[in-house]
Amino acid sequence: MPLPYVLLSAAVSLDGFLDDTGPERLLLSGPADFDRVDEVRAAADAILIGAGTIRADNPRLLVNSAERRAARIAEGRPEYPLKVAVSGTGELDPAAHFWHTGGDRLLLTTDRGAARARELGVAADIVTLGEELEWRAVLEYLHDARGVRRLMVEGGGTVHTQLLLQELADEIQLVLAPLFVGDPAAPRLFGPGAYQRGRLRLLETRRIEDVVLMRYVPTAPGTGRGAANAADRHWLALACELAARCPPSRTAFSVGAVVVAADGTELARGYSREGGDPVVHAEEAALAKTDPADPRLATATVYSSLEPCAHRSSRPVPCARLVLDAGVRRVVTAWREPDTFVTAADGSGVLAAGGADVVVLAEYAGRAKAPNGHLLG
Ligand SMILES: NC(=O)C1=CN([C@@H]2O[C@H](COP(=O)(O)OP(=O)(O)OC[C@H]3O[C@@H](n4cnc5c(N)ncnc54)[C@H](OP(=O)(O)O)[C@@H]3O)[C@@H](O)[C@H]2O)C=CC1
Ligand SMILES: Nc1c(N[C@@H]2O[C@H](COP(=O)(O)O)[C@@H](O)[C@H]2O)[nH]c(=O)[nH]c1=O
Repeated sequence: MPLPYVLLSAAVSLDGFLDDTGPERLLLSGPADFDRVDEVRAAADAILIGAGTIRADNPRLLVNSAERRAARIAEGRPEYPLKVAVSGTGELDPAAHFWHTGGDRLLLTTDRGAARARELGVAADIVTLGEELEWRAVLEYLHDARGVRRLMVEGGGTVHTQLLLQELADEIQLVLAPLFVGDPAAPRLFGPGAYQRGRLRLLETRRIEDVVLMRYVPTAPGTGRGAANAADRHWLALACELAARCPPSRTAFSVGAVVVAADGTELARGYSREGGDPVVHAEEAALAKTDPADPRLATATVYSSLEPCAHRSSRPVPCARLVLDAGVRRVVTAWREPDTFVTAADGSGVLAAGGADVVVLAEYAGRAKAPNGHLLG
């Protein structure tokens, strides 16, 4: 199921707090950083916050720049991004600014919360997602029913923690502010939990007056059987980019592949016909760069823009078998092999029979096919 690109945005003190316990919102960002936040909002289809932030901050969550709003309109988008609040209880102040400013407002809640919010007269489109609020259901609803492709999440800590723990965050934009809160009762950005193993990847640092913006992306492959996480989407997109680098051929597919350890370390990458070998396949090229004795292969994931091959004439061992022989037991791919060169090739079937988990993210099929258009008729 395609999901929106989920960007978590927050500012923290040097001792890791999102706010203090006083009645006013703590300003961690400075003017220039708030303007950057405004720009990030303007680029989003929707901005989401938890009910706790509405209660604590009474935010408006607007795009404040008239130029940015005008640019949105000129692009055929609504003047303001959709504002989304999540609440289980529906215990919300109907007079809060959130419900009376900006463009469309949506409350995503439970059956019980919807009844309570309606009783209170909350001025929003109130949508229940059942007895419990599941984050994957929230994101699927926003993508499918509301057309949200880019979602900015502006807290608070409870919401950020859940999205990160459930591996649904594609990016963290974190601002570190040079002040201390020092009050253990103040809210923290991330609470305790079983986070992804390994290190996140740093995309960018930027000095903005006296604060520093850090942009991180999760890298650790998913672990749930048949399910993908945000890092899986990132790595598969990279495999599709590698496919576009293949020397063109009229007699073979262009495919990219990446081998990634469970902690998010890239072990190897490859693409079809790499290095002047006219018949080498992407998975074969990537696996050849790994050490067969590397214990990380047993828990690694292979990302391949096209499913690993099940039959080949150019080499004795097909790629699905090479993957299994390497000890890898998880493959994420964008596209099942069509009958162009081999009828009913079923690399996924070979992998599954060998005990591997195969995840097909069909939303990347367009990118995987793009360098192969001339072969598809
Ligand atoms: N510095 C910064 O960048 C930011 C700071 N903040 C600060 O964060 C603090 C608020 O954070 P926090 O208290 O963690 O609140 P949150 O904004 O994360 O909201 C938590 C609430 O959201 C609802 N919710 C979240 N997940 C679920 C779920 N899975 N199912 C049902 N309901 C859910 C619940 O609402 P309900 O209780 O109605 O059921 C829950 O109490 C404030 O002090 C604010 O100033 C906030 C944003 C950014
Ligand atoms: N305090 C704080 C943030 N707080 C976020 O900004 C929201 C309020 O936005 P607005 O309605 O435009 O005033 C607030 O509810 C919370 O989500 N964000 C930041 O980038 N830096 C900060 O220092």
